[in-house]
Amino acid sequence: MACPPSCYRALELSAAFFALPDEEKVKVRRPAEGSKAPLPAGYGRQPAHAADKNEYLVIFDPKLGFNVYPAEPAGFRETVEECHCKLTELGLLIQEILNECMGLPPGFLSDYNNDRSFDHMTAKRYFPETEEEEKIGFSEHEDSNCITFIFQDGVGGLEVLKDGHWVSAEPIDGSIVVNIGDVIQVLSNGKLKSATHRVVRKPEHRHSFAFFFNLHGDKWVEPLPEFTAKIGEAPRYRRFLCKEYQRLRVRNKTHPPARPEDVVHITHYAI
Ligand SMILES: O=C(O)CCC(=O)C(=O)O
Ligand SMILES: [Fe+2]
Repeated sequence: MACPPSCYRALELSAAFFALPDEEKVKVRRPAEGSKAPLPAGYGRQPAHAADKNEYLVIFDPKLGFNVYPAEPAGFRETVEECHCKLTELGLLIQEILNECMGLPPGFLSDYNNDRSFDHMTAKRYFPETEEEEKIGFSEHEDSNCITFIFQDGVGGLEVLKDGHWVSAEPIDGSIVVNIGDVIQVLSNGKLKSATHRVVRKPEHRHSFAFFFNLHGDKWVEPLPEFTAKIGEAPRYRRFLCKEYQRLRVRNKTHPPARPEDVVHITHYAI
């Protein structure tokens, strides 16, 4: 998928932002409490004890008024807003294509997923690998949303699990990686798979953007009749409220469970 020029510019500008001193970066943060945003907007960094070694900037639909922007580098806000707008259009287009591929009634997904306030984009910078630590930049996971777009600089490190092996998603200039998320996996009763992916660290800093095309938190998610009753198959997941699952997924990061089997994945709802 071709990447809009504003997105490449946004990637370059995010690298300039992440290169600023920490005391400048920490000013760019708005807590979720007291705001209607589903997550804190702006700058964040994985805690020192976390396995993941990256820092990030969370950006919502500019129309919602949740965002905080750095004063530097110049042009950051305009570029990132345009990038968000282009990726929203792309999300709507891919959703239409998916609707057809899934054999759903015309317009089903666009009616069901008709609110853009839980979509968000993260700019990320991964720290270079070290001798002492594990090389993980972002541990293995599936995205909890509908569709994700990723674009990255030339450093590399994104990997996708295929037939039990990690395959590198090599950076291709001007391209976007498109991943299916857990919501589509559940709607399709497991017919479409949410991609298992991770980021390994490299000798240099790595920069990427991920755009999460997401359902509103108040939506219920369950296997659709086209993939169950209409074809005589039993549902493989019980229904859940989207924000409840997202809350559990955020908790995995903020309060990492001691035992790996207690980390919540979509299998939490498997029947
Ligand atoms: O940085 C990347 O390439 C991927 C990030 C990712 O998987 C995520 O934010 O969910
Ligand atoms: Fe991801």
